[in-house]
Amino acid sequence: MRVDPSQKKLIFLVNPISGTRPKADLADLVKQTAERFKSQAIVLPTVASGDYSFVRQRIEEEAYTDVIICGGDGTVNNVMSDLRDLDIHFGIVPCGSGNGLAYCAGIPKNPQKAIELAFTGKARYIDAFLVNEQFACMLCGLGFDAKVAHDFAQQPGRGLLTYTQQTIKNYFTATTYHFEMVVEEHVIQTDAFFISVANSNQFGNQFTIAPKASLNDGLLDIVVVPKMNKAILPFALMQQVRTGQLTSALEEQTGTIQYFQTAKIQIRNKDLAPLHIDGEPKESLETLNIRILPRCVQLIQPI
Ligand SMILES: Nc1ncnc2c1ncn2[C@@H]1O[C@H](COP(=O)(O)OP(=O)(O)OP(=O)(O)O)[C@@H](O)[C@H]1O
Repeated sequence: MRVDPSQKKLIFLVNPISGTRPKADLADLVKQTAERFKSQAIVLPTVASGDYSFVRQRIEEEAYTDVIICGGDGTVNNVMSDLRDLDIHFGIVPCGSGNGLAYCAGIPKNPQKAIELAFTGKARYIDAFLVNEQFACMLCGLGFDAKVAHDFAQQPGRGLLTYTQQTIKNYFTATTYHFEMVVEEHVIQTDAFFISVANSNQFGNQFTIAPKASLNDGLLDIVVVPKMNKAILPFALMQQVRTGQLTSALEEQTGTIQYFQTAKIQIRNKDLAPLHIDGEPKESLETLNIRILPRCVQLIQPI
């Protein structure tokens, strides 16, 4: 059923530093679109602290119905993490470097179209997950991709080009880490370049590592890229992206990418491999208890 946009009151939160796209025009686009749909909308900046109590207060006092996040996955994570207990709908205008969650949900890349969708789309529940007590909605990683996320955060520029540069630089120095994964009481030992735990089917920019991941299946997709000759690693990854065949979590699999689904997993990270959550660098953890939060938030998506 189509939503009546005139019944909505929206708060657009704009991250001034995410991605590379200038965002000066967003406020005008929001204003024009709100007028067209006879809705009410305001535009506020995001905050680096991740404390959105000022938004919570306005929702509670002024009955806003929707919070639309104009930023990348890190911003989406911060806002949803802080406001997910409220009975509101979230939307995304992809303005980050990767935008993994937005693209997985089919939200358009074009800002005008994404803003329109915020007024006219349908909110559906999506899963999120917890890494110990830390909220995640898109993907978390240990090892190589987390090292890239840490280095990316140190760069003056953002965007896909900076991300690609950091990926290539790290590829040549990439090392493996020892992990123990506990899945359904089974303990699996592995030396791996990285482990991805995915709710969304991509890192962003349509780069799909867990092609069977779904935002509403109540499962996490685990991809383990084990120790292998670096000359064949890119081909093994391409094969994973192309076919994405699920394997068993419990079989001993040396030298091939392991891909399985589970609602919870414990990862013991004795080498303290770097960690990222939704693309944001995090302090490494020795033990990660990761579990799905089914139907956690309502995200506005194409009808
Ligand atoms: N007003 C602000 N000033 C400075 N930093 C901010 C502000 N609001 C949010 N941030 C921070 O900006 C960082 C980057 O945001 P985000 O992750 O959305 O962009 P990105 O990294 O370019 O995109 P992606 O995550 O899609 O790759 C986050 O760490 C967030 O906490």
